[in-house]
Formats: sequence, structure tokens, C-alpha cells
Amino acid sequence: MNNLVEIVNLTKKYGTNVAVNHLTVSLPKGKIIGLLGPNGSGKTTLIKILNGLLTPTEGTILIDGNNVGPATKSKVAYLPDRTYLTMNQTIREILDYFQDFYADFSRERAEEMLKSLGIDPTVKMRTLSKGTKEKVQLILVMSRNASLYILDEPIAGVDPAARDYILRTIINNYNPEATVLISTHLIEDVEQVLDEVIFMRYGQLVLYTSVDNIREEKGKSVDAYFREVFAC
Ligand SMILES: Nc1ncnc2c1ncn2[C@@H]1O[C@H](COP(=O)(O)OP(=O)(O)OP(=O)(O)O)[C@@H](O)[C@H]1O
Repeated sequence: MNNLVEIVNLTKKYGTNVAVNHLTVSLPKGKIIGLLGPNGSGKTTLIKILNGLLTPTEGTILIDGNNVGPATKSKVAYLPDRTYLTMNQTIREILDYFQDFYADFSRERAEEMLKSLGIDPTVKMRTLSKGTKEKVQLILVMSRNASLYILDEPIAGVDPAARDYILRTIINNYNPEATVLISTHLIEDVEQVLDEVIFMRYGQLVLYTSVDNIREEKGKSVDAYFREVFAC
């Protein structure tokens, strides 16, 4: 089976508000996929369902053949759109925790990335700037050897110089059999690393295609095409 994720007829309602609306899509192995859509299109809701943080109203998701649950949690590395780390711990203490908690965590990889970004592991999280906290979180996630990485706005608070390093890290440090799903509004920055893109609107799939296809068939960058499709 080449598909890592199979989403079938997925619907999530918050009361009467339909956030994800009968979504059916399959994600292959070994691709970096952009999950793109205007505000409120259902990206974060979908990501939370993939991580077992929300229960769908209807439909199914299989990740590597398993329903979302304990079996998939050990295979999915998730970067949420807000900080979840304990602020009065040092980075080193957090590395200890990740090492204990995740069998697939490479401390060596995490320490190397921290060093490349000039982040001192002896300092407490609380003392770091917002962007540096985000870098630490991303390093922790990318240091796992997961099957599926789900990154919700991974570079939003990161300065442009570090963005390139982080994007290179995403490409270079993950297992080529794994898939990376990146939700972002910073399309121009991220599209250089994407293989494929999903466009969502009103909780539905608008388009799922390769970045090369958009460039060749539309003669446009993903960013320019997104602006055209979703022009207000
Ligand atoms: N906890 C909630 N209760 C009620 N409605 C919600 C809740 N969370 C999200 N929604 C609604 O669900 C829809 C999809 O929201 P979601 O956050 O998934 O979109 P998004 O594509 O991630 O948006 P953004 O790009 O702004 O982060 C929106 O209409 C939103 O108002």
C-alpha cells in the first residue's frame, strides 16, 4: 500500500457549524504536502482529528492501516500551532523527557539542530523569545523518526534567515518513507520544499495536485495560484 493516510467521508461539526465537510483524500508515503486554505477552511480541525484530539462526527481515517488511537500516536509527530512545552523546564530537561517518552526520538539529531541554530540547551524555555520557542518545538518534532509529521504553521514566528534552515531541516532530516503535512499561510516561503498541495475551502477539498503540475499547467507559483483561486 502506497498510501499512508486514507481519509474517507470525514465530517466534523461544531454544533451546526460544519468545519470539515465529507472530505475524502489519500496521502501517499514519502511526500511533503502543503495543507492550504483560507482562514476557517478546516485545516486545524482536520489536523486535530488526525492527531486524535477531536473525534469526527462522521467518516473514517486510517494511518498506516490503523484507526487513530494509541497505535497511530506513536507514528505521528505533531507540531501544534501553539506552545505545549512546560515553560519552567530547561531545553535539556525537555530533551530528557522526549527521550523517555518517544522510542523514536534521536537526541543526537535534536542537539545538532539546537547547535546549528545557536540555542543553548541549558536555558529555561520561559527565557526564550517566541520565535526561539517555536524553533525548539519544531526541532523536537523533527527529531522523531515518525511515519507522519504534521506541522501546523511551523515557521510563522521564525525570522526569515532561520526559516530557510528550518525548511532545509524538514527536507533533510526525515525518513524518505515518511510524509510531512504542513499547514501554513506562508506559502511563498514553504512552497520550495513542497511536493504536493491540498487546497481546502469550507471544509472541502478544492484541489489536490503536485506543485510541478501547478507550475507547468498554470504557469504560476503555488502562492500566485492560491491567490487566484481564493481571491476575495
Ligand atoms: N472549538 C470550536 N467551536 C466552534 N467552531 C469552531 C471551533 N474550532 C473551529 N471552529 C470553526 O470551524 C471552522 C474551521 O476552523 P479551523 O480552525 O479548522 O480552520 P483553519 O483552516 O485552521 O483556519 P485558520 O487558517 O484561520 O487557522 C471555522 O468556521 C471555525 O470558526
